[in-house]
Amino acid sequence: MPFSSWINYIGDFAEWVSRRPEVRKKEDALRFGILGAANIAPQALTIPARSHAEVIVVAVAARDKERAEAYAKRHGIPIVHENYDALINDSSIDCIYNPLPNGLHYEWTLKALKAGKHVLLEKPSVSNAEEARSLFRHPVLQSPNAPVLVEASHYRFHPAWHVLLSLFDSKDVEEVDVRGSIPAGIFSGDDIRFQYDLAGGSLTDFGHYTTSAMRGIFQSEPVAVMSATPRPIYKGFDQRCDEAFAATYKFPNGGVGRMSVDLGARGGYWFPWLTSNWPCFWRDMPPWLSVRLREEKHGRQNGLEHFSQRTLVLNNFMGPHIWHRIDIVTTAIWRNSSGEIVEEKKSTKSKKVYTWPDGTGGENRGEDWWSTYRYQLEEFVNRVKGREGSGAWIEWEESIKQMELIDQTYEKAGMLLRPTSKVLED
Ligand SMILES: NC(=O)C1=CN([C@@H]2O[C@H](COP(=O)(O)OP(=O)(O)OC[C@H]3O[C@@H](n4cnc5c(N)ncnc54)[C@H](OP(=O)(O)O)[C@@H]3O)[C@@H](O)[C@H]2O)C=CC1
Ligand SMILES: O=C1OC[C@@H](O)[C@H](O)[C@H]1O
Repeated sequence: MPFSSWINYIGDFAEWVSRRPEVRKKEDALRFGILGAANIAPQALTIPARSHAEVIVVAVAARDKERAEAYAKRHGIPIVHENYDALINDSSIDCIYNPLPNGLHYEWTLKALKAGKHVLLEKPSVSNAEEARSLFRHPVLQSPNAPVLVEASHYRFHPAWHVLLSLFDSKDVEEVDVRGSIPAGIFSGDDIRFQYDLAGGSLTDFGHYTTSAMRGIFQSEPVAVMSATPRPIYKGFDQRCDEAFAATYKFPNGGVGRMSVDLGARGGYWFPWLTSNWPCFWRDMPPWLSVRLREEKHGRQNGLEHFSQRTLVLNNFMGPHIWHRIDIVTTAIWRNSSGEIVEEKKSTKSKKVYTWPDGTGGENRGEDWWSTYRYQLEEFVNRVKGREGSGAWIEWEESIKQMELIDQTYEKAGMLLRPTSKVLED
């Protein structure tokens, strides 16, 4: 079993330790089917579903039926279908969760939508911008009763993200830095993340979060990719795939965004001649972001010009339910008439946000133990049921822009765009 498969057990362990009983399901609960016996599905769907009265995970299909049966048994899923098509065509299913490899997102999401199913689609939504425009502007989504489709960029549904955004005005953002990494050895070189034909690459994978967070903070699209530096997966594996990526962007307000991801972090210890190949467990872990705001001028004080500048840091922006902290660092600055800094005073306030603050989040404020995935499921169900919900959502045009940025970044690096599905529709 690859190390990454252990993710299956982490959530189950947490549920067991916290002794959280499954809620009683409502008569009109939505029935979900899962495409593939994917590692992420327990975290992203089956565990959050236990506490949702309007969600029942009823079916799964895998390429190999025995594998699907073992998975169904482990996760308490009653129906196992022969194949993906049979799952999608099961008329008793309302919603499909699509955690297939990136390169198969387009094809199977479109099939599911055409079968009238609502789709919760794993990130990145598809392989490239061409697929994104085709999918999210497809006629199947234009009818008044069109199914719900959303890209499962789960961190965007957690209240911590929204509270962070409420602390500044995007036009004042001067610099954003977003970083994340995973120690070497967690994903093998032949993981779906490093298969070009499946739209693998650190930029489509972890880079989805870092680029989308950067865009979300600027609330706009970059005017230029200033630099794009990939590190290919190590020799012996698909050299068209990046294991790590760093890039910088210029935004319309003049601000600069930087991001870096590494799916195989190594080194950083003493005696590098011996240790530089060892997995690194702390660099940019957990993933973090910082937002530097422009200085504000406050007028003269004691013959000096008084300014202030704020920097906001969200530690663990991707998994705030596990732990997170928003630091608000304010620097008071006094300058003389030549602009030199005469005095500086720093102060830091910190915040943690696990449920929607008063006056936000709609009817349900959530629970402090809800994961990003649980908040995401709440909104998905709200949309399907026609309820307003918290307002946290990812619009289709937003998912298109996200893929456009990924394409532009690969182009800047001189790399191939991730391949377009053979079944692309105009
Ligand atoms: N939201 C989040 O936090 C996370 C999201 N993800 C996203 O979820 C998706 C799946 O990731 P993950 O669960 O880690 O991946 P897995 O490899 O565990 O699952 C992918 C599934 O795709 C199926 N599959 C179909 N065709 C292929 C193929 N040609 N090669 C390999 N697998 C195939 C396999 O299904 P079968 O069982 O039928 O053999 C497998 O179960 C990705 O898009 C990834 O970006 C991943 C991790 C975290
Ligand atoms: O949440 C995540 O963390 C690790 C990544 O490789 C994965 O695909 C991503 O979605």
